Amino acid sequence: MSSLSAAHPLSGFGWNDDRAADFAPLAEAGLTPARIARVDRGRCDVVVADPGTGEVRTVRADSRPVGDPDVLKNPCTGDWAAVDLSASPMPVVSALLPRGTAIVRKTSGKRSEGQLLAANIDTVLIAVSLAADPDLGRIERFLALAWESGAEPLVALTKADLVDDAEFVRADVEGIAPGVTVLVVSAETGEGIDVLRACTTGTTALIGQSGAGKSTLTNALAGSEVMVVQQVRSVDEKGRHTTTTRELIPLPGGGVVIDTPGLRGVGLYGGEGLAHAFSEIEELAADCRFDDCSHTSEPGCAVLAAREDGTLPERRWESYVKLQKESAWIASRSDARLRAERAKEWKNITKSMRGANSPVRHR
Ligand SMILES: Nc1nc2c(ncn2[C@@H]2O[C@H](COP(=O)(O)OP(=O)(O)OP(=O)(O)O)[C@@H](O)[C@H]2O)c(=O)[nH]1
Ligand SMILES: [Zn+2]
Repeated sequence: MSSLSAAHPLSGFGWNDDRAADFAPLAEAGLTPARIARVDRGRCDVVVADPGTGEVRTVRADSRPVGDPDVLKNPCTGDWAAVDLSASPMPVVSALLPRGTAIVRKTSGKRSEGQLLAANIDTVLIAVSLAADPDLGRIERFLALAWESGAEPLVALTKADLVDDAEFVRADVEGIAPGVTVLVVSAETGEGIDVLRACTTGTTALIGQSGAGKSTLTNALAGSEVMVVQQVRSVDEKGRHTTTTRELIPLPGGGVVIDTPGLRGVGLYGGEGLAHAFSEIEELAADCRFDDCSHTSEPGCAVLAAREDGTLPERRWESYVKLQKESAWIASRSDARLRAERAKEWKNITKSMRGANSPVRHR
């Protein structure tokens, strides 16, 4: 980060020279840069620096002007926006800056719609409690979701103070997380928190099951009680345990944390993330004799050979097949036309970004 961006009041929230360049034409139009902390039915809370005093504060703004029928284009926690602070009766979000990364999951239930969890994330921190036997299949799912977002996954095994053999579990999890750092931490004793802090210098989104210790970890990183940790399970009207806020929490040493609500299920949305999450299988498949090998009975199949000699554990293979089927199902159910349009649009955006460095103004 250059001295220029470091001096900006919002640099603690991830503002940098690239954002400033994207924003330049909007600044000329008298708009103020803001980072979206929370979105709530046509309104959102944004973090802005007061144009006069430079004081950073959260204001409520009308986000309907950037609303879009496509849920994935709607404003989301972590998005950068251009806000008209002088609008009456309340500030208005006039434009969104182009997104870098985004965490998208399939909504629960039978529908194949995507749900945006957070945008412009550098690190997806997957919290897994050591207090229960690790569910490797679930961690693989989270990893695929994380890779799919475009951000770097990181795993934190939490509540290390509650177990004796954390290293044993760490080895298991490392075995199913190729290319991913797996840390053992405890918010209670402080174990591993410094290392974690060093890994979370950009924007970090915390994901994990309810009760994995995400909010407690956020507090430990922030060094203060910024999140309300629920000691007692609170239950919404459908009987589910939820954390309803996903605010942006600035860390003392730089970096921002987004604490997402506990995820019971993570449906995969898209498939590229799977290839990353199971990279050793992709590598094996590259060695199969036939390019279109189905890894079921073909001679010279490197995947079958690895399953037979045990280098590829059966559980791992089955998990891969299951998640692949699931993501193929979603791909077939999702509106193919819509996806194609989106891809085209992103291409155009990238092109125009390269050409004029101009931000996208949402209709
Ligand atoms: N012993 C111990 N308990 C912890 C630790 N971290 C969290 N806990 C406890 O685990 C419980 C759940 O922690 P939370 O931080 O609320 O979990 P969460 O992942 O944010 O849960 P949701 O808000 O439902 O998504 C709380 O009772 C915490 O006190 C730890 O390092 N050690
Ligand atoms: Zn094969």
